[in-house]
Amino acid sequence: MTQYESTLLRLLDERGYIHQMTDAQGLDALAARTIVPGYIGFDATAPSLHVGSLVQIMMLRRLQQAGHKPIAVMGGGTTKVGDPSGKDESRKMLTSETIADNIASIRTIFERLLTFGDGPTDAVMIDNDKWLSELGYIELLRDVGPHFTINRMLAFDSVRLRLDREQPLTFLEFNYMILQAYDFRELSQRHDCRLQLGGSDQWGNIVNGIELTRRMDGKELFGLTTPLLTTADGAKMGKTAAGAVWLNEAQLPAYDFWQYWRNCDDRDVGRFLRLFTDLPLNEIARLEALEGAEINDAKVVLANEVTALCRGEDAARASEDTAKATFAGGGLGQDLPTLEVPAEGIRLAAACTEIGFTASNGEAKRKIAEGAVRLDDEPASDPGFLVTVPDGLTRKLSVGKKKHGILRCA
Ligand SMILES: Nc1ncnc2c1ncn2[C@@H]1O[C@H](COP(=O)(O)OP(=O)(O)OP(=O)(O)O)[C@@H](O)[C@H]1O
Ligand SMILES: N[C@@H](Cc1ccc(O)cc1)C(=O)O
Repeated sequence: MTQYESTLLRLLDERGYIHQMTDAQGLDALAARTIVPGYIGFDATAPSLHVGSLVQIMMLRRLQQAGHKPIAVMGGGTTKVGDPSGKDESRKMLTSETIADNIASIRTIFERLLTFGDGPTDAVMIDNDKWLSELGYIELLRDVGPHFTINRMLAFDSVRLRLDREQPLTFLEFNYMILQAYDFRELSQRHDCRLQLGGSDQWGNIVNGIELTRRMDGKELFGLTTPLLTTADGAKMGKTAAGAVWLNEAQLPAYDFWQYWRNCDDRDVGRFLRLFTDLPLNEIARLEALEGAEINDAKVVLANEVTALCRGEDAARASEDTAKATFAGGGLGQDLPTLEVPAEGIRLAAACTEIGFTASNGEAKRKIAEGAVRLDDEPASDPGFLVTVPDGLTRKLSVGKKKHGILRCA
């Protein structure tokens, strides 16, 4: 582990956030001597962010914990263009109304994890539509265009990978890196922002902003990226990947969110505790050293801590109680009937029958009408309701007081 002078880089390093930095020494010296305003941008392509972006939100939290200033940028402007970084296909066009609705819904998670206000280390939230929507095309081309060569733009991963695979990259998307570069410069002028953070897929966009600002203003900015959180099969965890683990309650109930952490792979426990909780490192070292059945205790701590941070203490406690009541006695999920649910889902009545709780769909419909059927402990009243289970998660199906089962993604 590298010896850093600043609390910021020590904290980010020991908790596993650092993948690449543009100038580690320069940033370390700056952060050791002064408050560094740092930003991360989030595009509003869905009504909720997901566990992949939680890495980034937690990094803004660490920035604040280390005495610096977090700037959360909502990509109201950039979402209209669509970042090709790390994506095989163009994004679907979203209307301004959808983007505004998504931003309103996304912002709630930041309010839980950051302290907002007017003080020097208080977090602020800014929508880049404020300046991007006001840009004139010719003016932008003349001001910024000369600082980008097509030769270099073609070499960035976000562009090159599409070209190499002969997948289309639209001219709209090709412009994205210029807009994100423009953001960094604008934030450096408006908020004295010196640092941009992001996932490793953002490296090219971040470097472009640093270079643009150096060329136009002679000012030095810094970039730092995190490793990307991947699914078991190595794919980037994101919104567009199947089985996204959403941060907002409306997209994923607290109990399912809790279960995701409780059911994580043994090998991920330590890494997740460092990234996603505030527990001290010595406590995490003790928890990750647990072996055999005891590692499950560490997973319950992980689930409780992350759920408390993202959904509140009450939600964490209620989820743990539900899990205990459902799976009392054996380990989670042991000895309970399980149904593998196909990716396209299964109707509620059919699920009751296929798992073996009702003899026919007719009986299932009667039970549902009587109010005896519950999904994740919530009464379910529509026999035609399409039950889906995100990859890696489980849902609970109950008929009456005694029949409980687990639904898993096939
Ligand atoms: N799996 C991940 N691990 C770490 N960081 C991630 C992950 N997924 C996204 N991020 C980061 O979160 C930030 C916000 O990403 P954003 O929500 O705008 O898009 P996205 O999740 O990458 O898009 P999509 O999931 O739709 O492909 C970026 O810095 C991005 O690099
Ligand atoms: N391009 C980022 C989001 C972003 C938007 C604007 C920025 O200035 C910075 C980052 C992403 O897709 O995840």
